[in-house]
Amino acid sequence: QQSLLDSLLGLIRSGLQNSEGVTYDTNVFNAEYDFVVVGAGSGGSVVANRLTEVPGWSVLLLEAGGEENFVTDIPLMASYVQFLGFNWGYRTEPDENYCRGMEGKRCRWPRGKVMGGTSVINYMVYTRGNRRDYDLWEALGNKGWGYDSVLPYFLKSEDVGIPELINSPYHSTGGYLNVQEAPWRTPIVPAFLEAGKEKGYEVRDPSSESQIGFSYVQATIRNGTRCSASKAFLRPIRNRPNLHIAKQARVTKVLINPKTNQAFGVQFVKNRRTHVVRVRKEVILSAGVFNSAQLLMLSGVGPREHLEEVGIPVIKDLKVGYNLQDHVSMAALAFLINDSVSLIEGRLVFNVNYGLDYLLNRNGPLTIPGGAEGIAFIQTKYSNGSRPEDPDYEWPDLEIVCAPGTLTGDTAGSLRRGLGITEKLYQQVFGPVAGKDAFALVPIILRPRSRGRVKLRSKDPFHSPLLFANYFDDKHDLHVLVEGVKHAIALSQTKAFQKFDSKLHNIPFPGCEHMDFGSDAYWECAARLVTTTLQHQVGTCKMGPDSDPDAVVDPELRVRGIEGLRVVDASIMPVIPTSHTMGPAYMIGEKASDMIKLAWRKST
Ligand SMILES: Cc1cc2nc3c(=O)[nH]c(=O)nc-3n(C[C@H](O)[C@H](O)[C@H](O)COP(=O)(O)OP(=O)(O)OC[C@H]3O[C@@H](n4cnc5c(N)ncnc54)[C@H](O)[C@@H]3O)c2cc1C
Repeated sequence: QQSLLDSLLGLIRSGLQNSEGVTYDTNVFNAEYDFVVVGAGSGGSVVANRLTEVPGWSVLLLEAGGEENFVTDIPLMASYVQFLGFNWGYRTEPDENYCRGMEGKRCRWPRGKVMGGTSVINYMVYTRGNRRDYDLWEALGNKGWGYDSVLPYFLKSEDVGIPELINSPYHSTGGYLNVQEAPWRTPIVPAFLEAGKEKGYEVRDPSSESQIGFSYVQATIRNGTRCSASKAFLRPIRNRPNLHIAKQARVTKVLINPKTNQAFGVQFVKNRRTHVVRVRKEVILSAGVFNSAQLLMLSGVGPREHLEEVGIPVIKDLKVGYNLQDHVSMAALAFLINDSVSLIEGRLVFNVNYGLDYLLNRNGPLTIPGGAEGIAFIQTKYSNGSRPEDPDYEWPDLEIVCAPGTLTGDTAGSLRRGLGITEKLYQQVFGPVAGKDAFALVPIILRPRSRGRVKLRSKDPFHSPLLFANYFDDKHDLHVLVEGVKHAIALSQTKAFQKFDSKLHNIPFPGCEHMDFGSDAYWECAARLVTTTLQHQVGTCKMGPDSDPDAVVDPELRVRGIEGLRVVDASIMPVIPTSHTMGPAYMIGEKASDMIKLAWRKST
C-alpha cells in the first residue's frame, strides 16, 4: 500500500495528464478535407485514427457531444452517466407488447452524445461473439467478413491486460484499446462460476475457440477506470496535424449532388452557426445505429415512400432504418441473500472507504464495470446444436449476466430511472424488500428473430427519430427469454448460490398476479412488463451484396448507388452477433479503415 501523500501526488499528476491528453476542439475549418467522419464513437474514433496515419490525408471528425469527465471514468457509475448530459435520451414508441411497465410504455434507448460516443455511457463489457456469427455474414454475400478475416481486426485494436490471456492466440497486446478485468470482486461472482461448473459448464474465455461457458467479465477498462473510444483512439493522436476534431458540432445533412449521386460534403451546426465543409474523397457516417440511419434519410437516401411522406426529395431509394435488431432481456429477477455482500446503492454512496479506494488505488467496488461481474453463454432447448453436425453447434442463443446488485438495492433510484420502470410498479414489487441484499441473473436472448425500425419523425434534423423495437414480434424470442429465466432460476438453486441462502424474490408483477407464479405464462407476462435490453441495437444500414434488396451498404460499406459515402458503425451489421456490440463496432472501424486505405491507394 503506498502512502497517502504518494497517492495524492499520483492523483494530481494523473489528473493533469488527463486534461493535457484531451483532444483539441477546432473552430476554424478548412474549406475542404480528404475525409469527413461524422461521430466520434466506437466506429468513428477508430476510422479517424487510422486514416490520419496517412500523413498526406486530412480528416475532419465532427462530434455532436463534448468531453467525458471523471464521473464517466468510474466503471460502477455507468447507470448514472445517462443522466449527466451525455445521452441522446431516445425512447421507443409506446407499444402494448413490451415495456408495458415502463413510463409511457416506452423502452429507454440511451446513446452516447459525447467524445467516445456510446463507449462513454456503456457497461464496458468486452466480447466478440462466435465464429459462426461472422461466417454467417460472409455466407449472406459479405465477402471478407468471415471469422478468419475479422479476427485480425479484433486483435489489432486490443491491448489485453489479463495475465492468463496475454499469450492466447485470441488476444493481443500493444493495441490502443485496453481489455482488463476489474481489480475487485464480490464473493457473488466466484459463486456464479461455481454454479456454472455444477451445471456442467467450463470456465473459459468467451473469445477463445469455444464461446459456451462461464467467465469473469472482460471489460474496456484501464487500471480500474473506463477506457472509452476517445481515450483509446483519439487522445494519443491529438497532435497529428492532419486531424481536426470539432466538438459540439452537429451534422444535419450529407450533401449529395442529385444529378451525379456524388456525396461532396456535409452541413453542420456548431456554436449556433451553420457550416458547410466539402470532401475530396469521402464522407464517413459513424453516427451510430439511430443517427446514421437518420442522417441518410435526411439527406435523401432511404425508403422512397417514407421520405416522400415527410417531404424529403429522394436521391436513392434504399431500405434505410429497417433490420433493427437488439438483445432483449429481463433484468427484474432478484435473488435475495442472507449475507451483506451485494452492492446496495446507499451502502456504496455513503462508504467513504470505497470512494478513497477508487481515488487512491483505482480499486474497490467502484471499479466493477456497470455492476456486471460474470457472464455465461449457453444454449437453450430451442437451439439446434447439441451435436457437432448440428447447424447451431457451439453457437449460444442465451447469455446470462451476473450482477452483484439489483433493483432491491436501487435505493437512490438510478437503475429504475435508467430502465424507465414506473415508480408504482417499483414500489409494489420491490418496495417491500428495498435495501435488502440480492444479486441479479439477467437472461438475454442472443439471436433474436424480431426486427424493429427507425423512421424520421419529420424532416427537421433536430427532431429525434421514431424508434420501433418490435420486441417479441416473433414469439420465438419470448420463448427463449422465458427459457432463460428458468435457466437463471436453476443456477440460483445450485449449491454454490445456496451458500448465500439465495431465494427468488416472489412478489408477483402487477397484471401477472392471476397467473401461476413461475409458470411460462407468468414469465411471458413479466417479460412484456419489465422488458429490458443490453442496448445492443444494430442493423439499420444493413450490409449486403447487390443481390440483397434490403442492403443499404455493400461489403465495402459504401452506400449503394451513392459515390463517396460510407457507413462505419454498428448499423451495418446484417445480423446481430452473439456478442455485446462495442467490440464488433471497433472491429468494423478497423476493417473499414483498411478497406478505405486500399481503395484510395489503388485509385491513385
Ligand atoms: C447503456 C448502454 C450499455 C451498453 N453496454 C455495453 C457493453 O457493456 N458492452 C458492449 O459491447 N456494448 C455495450 N453497449 C453497446 C455499445 O456501446 C454500442 O453498440 C457501440 O458503442 C456502438 O458504437 P457506434 O460506433 O456504432 O456508435 P456510437 O458509439 O453511439 O457513436 C456514434 C457517435 O456519433 C455521434 N453523432 C450522432 N449523430 C451525430 C450528428 N448528427 N452529428 C455529429 N455527431 C453525431 C454521437 O454523439 C456518438 O458520439 C451499451 C450501450 C448502452 C447504451
